[in-house]
Amino acid sequence: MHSHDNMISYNVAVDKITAFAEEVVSTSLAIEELPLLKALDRVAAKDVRGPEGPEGTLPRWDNSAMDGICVNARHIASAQAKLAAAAGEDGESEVKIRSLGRVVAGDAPPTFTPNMWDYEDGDIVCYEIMTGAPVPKGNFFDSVIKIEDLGRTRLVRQIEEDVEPEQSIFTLPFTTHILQGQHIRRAGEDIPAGYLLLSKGTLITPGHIALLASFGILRVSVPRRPRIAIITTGKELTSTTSATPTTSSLAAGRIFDTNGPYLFSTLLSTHLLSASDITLLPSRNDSPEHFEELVLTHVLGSETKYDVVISTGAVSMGVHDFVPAAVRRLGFDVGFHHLGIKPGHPALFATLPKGERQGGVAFFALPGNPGAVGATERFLVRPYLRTLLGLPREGPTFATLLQPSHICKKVGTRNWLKARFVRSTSNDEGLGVEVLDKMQGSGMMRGLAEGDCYVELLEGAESVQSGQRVRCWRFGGEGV
Ligand SMILES: Nc1nc2c(c(=O)[nH]1)N[C@H]1C(S)=C(S)[C@@H](COP(=O)(O)OP(=O)(O)OC[C@H]3O[C@@H](n4cnc5c(N)ncnc54)[C@H](O)[C@@H]3O)O[C@H]1N2
Ligand code: MOO
Repeated sequence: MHSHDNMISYNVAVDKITAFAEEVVSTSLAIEELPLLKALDRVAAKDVRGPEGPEGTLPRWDNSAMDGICVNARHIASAQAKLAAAAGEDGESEVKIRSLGRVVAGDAPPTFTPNMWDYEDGDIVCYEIMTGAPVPKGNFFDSVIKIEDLGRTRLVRQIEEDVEPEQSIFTLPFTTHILQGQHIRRAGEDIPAGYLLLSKGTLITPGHIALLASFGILRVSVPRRPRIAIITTGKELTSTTSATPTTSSLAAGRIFDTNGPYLFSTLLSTHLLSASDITLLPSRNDSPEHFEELVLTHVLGSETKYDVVISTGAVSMGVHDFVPAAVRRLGFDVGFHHLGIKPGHPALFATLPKGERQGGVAFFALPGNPGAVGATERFLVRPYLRTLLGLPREGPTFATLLQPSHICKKVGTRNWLKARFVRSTSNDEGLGVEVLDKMQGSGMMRGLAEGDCYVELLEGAESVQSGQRVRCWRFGGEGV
């Protein structure tokens, strides 16, 4: 009887995987500089801070949040108080405010200081100001009144042939209270100087791109994306990548290759790679020689620097399960083969040490069952890719198990069950999860299409009941 006495736990396996990725990062994974518009979904290779000093604040300068006029709130208040005291005597109920000019977004701020005019005459002045326009310098104007709260008289004075810039007198009811500082966006209120705009190991989002653009930071350093070669094995397979065969064209005993298309697209769905980083190698027949030749020519001997090889099938105990021996013959060191997980326990991880041919290559030989491919890509390959890119380790999402009422498992293995999140208002968590009944077989695929996450049952658990909080992992990963 065969046994897997040397079977390791999932945590030990992931430690081996991430340790190798960290070694590759420190020795050979290149950093590239990209234009900002190409940086979406890439990972920051370095911390990026805004400039020190006023250049590094957002907004750069005090500016108006509204279309209106900027005024000195204290002067307005005292003019309103005088009117209030005299109310009813001459029917005057509005403060008159004389415009000194207009400032719109894009203008340099004019300078205005109190000694430039004579307040003693009761002359209240303002600048017309549009949204985003800088507040005039001189610390005099401190508040903005929206245009819809004002009355207005336009004065156009004819001086000889020329028409002077339009002048306006605005009126404000004495009852309208002006709060000092209202409708002014202060310099630095959004982002202070020297702020950490993007930290190393962050997946770059549209929000980060906007922040960097706001400081004119137009290039970003990111790790080069890993390149991946996929090889599916099995003489039963009919390729699904070239022609468009129909089911009736399958010879007896043959099936279509689903692992290749699944792996290709699931890797793409993480947003960590682009299609050009992933190659589905053409597998013509099912011999160890052909398999070795494929890896030798297309991966190790190729101009393209592949960082990861993923194979499926031929890794278990069957008569055709040649992958473990072939991987060793190719010069890889086997880190583990068989681990305490379900599905996917026959999985193998091997590495080509740096210095050997291309060096730093990781080999994931995944089992052939489509369900096992799903789980092992998600829980073995994915942590490797994330570490290579400098992303932090993911954490589970917790949800309340809604169905089934009871799940039993073997103690000592970690299980992943295909499941579906259910947004429910009936539990405090707000997020429920249903394990997909009758879709758990490792040879089954329907759960990969109808589910969106795995429910994870840890080694020590013997059973779980509905109503318990369980660990869940989205198929696509964090934020996807
Ligand atoms: N005696 C034992 N038998 C098996 C064991 C074991 O421990 N002892 N483990 C079982 C488990 S668990 C799995 S998983 C599979 C893994 O086997 P292999 O990795 O050797 O995979 P294959 O035998 O090549 O294929 C398994 C299954 O998957 C289908 N398949 C393979 N490739 C594809 C593909 N590209 N697209 C679609 N379907 C594919 C294949 O036809 C088989 O049905 O071994 C168990 N057996
Ligand atoms: O481990 Mo296999 O992958 O359960 O079917």
